[in-house]
Amino acid sequence: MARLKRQICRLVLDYFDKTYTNELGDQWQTVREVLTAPGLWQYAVLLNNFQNHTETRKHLRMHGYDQLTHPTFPESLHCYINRNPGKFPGQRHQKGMIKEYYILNASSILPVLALDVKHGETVLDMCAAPGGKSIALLQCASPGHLHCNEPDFHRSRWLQETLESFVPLPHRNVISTTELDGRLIGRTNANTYHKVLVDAPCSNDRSWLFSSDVQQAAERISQRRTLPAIQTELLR
Ligand SMILES: C[S@@+](CC[C@H](N)C(=O)[O-])C[C@H]1O[C@@H](n2cnc3c(N)ncnc32)[C@H](O)[C@@H]1O
Repeated sequence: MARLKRQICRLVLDYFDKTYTNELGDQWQTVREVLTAPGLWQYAVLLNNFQNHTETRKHLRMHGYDQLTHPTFPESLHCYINRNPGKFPGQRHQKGMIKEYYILNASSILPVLALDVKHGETVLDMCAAPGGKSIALLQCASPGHLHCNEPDFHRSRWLQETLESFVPLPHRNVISTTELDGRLIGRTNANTYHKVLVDAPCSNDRSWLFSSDVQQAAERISQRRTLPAIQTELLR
């Protein structure tokens, strides 16, 4: 516990205390308790249908994970959650190896389900890195073409790595990647896609609360103010 406390960036926490006390009032204390204790966060495990996951399923059940089910879920979507906090160990990226599962927040599946991609459709994932929703989408259906876009250089590399880790080469033929500003795609590629997923850049509070670089944290606080405008422009 003491180790976790050391990792919290004081500057960011002070900023949250001020901003969210204004926005959430008394509820902020409850949110704060969870936000500052990563041990309480819940993660889901999304199985990758491009790889055999029989053993992983056994492990998940042994560790108290249950499959999320709903009449509207595609049968091909296998996502497991555990009612107890904790994180199933992730798999390291190894060139040429296809991973069996992706760790994510279960709520990340919701926009993908709402998109309801059908086999053969042309889909744009406009803000795609690190690629969790692209991977989830590929578990639900086989799009005719999936265009994954991510303008940030480093995050775009991360996206490439994710795609390489989860999608075997022959299936990657239907995926293309670009590093464009999503705000421009609508102008050049109007009427190209059946469906567009816009997972717009957000404040990402959980990750940068633990930032070890105070200067970068201060920059993020100031960048935060520009987010609503960018989010609106991406949706136009
Ligand atoms: C919330 S994250 C996306 C997470 C991703 N969809 C996933 O599920 O793994 C938002 C992404 O939008 C990217 N982004 C920021 N500005 C953008 C822009 N103008 N156009 C497109 N993407 C942008 C960020 O670099 C970031 O990677």
